[in-house]
Amino acid sequence: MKMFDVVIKNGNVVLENVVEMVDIGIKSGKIVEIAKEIDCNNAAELIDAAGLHVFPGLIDTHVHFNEPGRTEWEGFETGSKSLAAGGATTFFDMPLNSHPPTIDLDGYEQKDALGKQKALIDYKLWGGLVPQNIERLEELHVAGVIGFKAFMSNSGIDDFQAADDKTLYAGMKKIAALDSILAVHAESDIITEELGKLVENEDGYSFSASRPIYSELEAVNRILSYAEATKCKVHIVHISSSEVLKPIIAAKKRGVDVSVETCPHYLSLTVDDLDKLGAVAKCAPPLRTAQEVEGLWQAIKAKAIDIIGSDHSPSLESMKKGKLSDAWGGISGCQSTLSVLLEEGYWKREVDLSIIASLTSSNPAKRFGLYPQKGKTEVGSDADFCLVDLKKEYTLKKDDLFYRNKQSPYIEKTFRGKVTRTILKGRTVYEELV
Ligand SMILES: NC(=O)NC(NC(N)=O)C(=O)[O-]
Ligand SMILES: [Zn+2]
Ligand SMILES: [Zn+2]
Repeated sequence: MKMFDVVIKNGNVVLENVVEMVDIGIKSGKIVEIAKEIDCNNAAELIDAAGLHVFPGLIDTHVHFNEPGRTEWEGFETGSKSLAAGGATTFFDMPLNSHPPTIDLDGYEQKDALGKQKALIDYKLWGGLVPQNIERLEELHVAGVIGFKAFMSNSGIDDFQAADDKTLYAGMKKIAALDSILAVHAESDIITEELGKLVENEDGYSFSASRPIYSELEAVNRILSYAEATKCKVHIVHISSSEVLKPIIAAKKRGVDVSVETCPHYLSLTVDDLDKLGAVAKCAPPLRTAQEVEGLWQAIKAKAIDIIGSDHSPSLESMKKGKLSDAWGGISGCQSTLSVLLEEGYWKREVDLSIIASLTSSNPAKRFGLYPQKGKTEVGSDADFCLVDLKKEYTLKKDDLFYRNKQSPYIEKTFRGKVTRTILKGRTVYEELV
């Protein structure tokens, strides 16, 4: 019997504050030794990571895999394979776009049965907070949801209604009592609805202007007030602008328990890209200006953003054709998260690798109670890693994507930094074909 099932040798390991060349010994899915030199005669499998960086496996807090009910849009198998190819070892699936939505125990159990069967990596499910399901929150919590998600504006899906103020407030009291957390899509329903009616042109600028930053600000301010009043933990998903951070930072200072997420597309694409690429780059909140992109990167350097999630929200290709106003709002991107962050952050803006890893691994694990089992490279933690060739330059091709519907705003874009292998609890779940 060997001492280790796997030893990862000679890699540059991205730790919480430094990058160090150390070997990692793995046994029964856990990290059992981290040392300058581990004797590989003691290992059943040797992974030579010379010249590569060893990142903690990504925890993608925000994906929509649509199963059951809309599996033709994505699904646990294709979605998790795409994630694994992008270096992720854990994901949290959103409660909407699948049918039934995850708003009661029955919905949870239907989805979880499929996830257990098909997901190639670890996962948790979000529950939903919608009008009339307050009585269902406890059963969802007991079943094991990672938290609850509410929309403050129209979700685009009829079976997942936006939460009105009364629902939000009552839901937050209940979620606080359960010691869980509420994730919110924070855009003003009335502003987006009314401005949406006035849009006359089908260009990207008009769409973006119809969902302005102040509409995000209005919703964020409101949810922060409710969080302060109810003591409910809040996670604000997919902010598109650093303007929105100002009230969040102020609330944090007052002791409000709030965290904030942005997405790779807000860090790499602009309203000009939306205008050029069309519906494939349509999302809500929409893409903004190049200055807003820079503002978000500054915030990342200042550690004012907690988490980066992909908000992979796929659809059929037919739903991304035709008029921009009618097209599906949601970007497919979960396979590209780390490449986008390495190209745009590490290479172009000198963002530390440790900061990138904190946004994709340790912070999500800490915020959602998985730390230090997940998100930390230390003895006793799960052996979840991805190996990255930082200097490997590649141009993303449609056929590289494992999505059920191979669409992405990143196709034909060139990145430096490629995941070559992903390891979940010591087991290789993805390996690049060379
Ligand atoms: N129904 C959705 O999947 N919506 C998603 N769509 C986006 N962001 O465009 C989201 O997270 O709000
Ligand atoms: Zn959203
Ligand atoms: Zn989403």
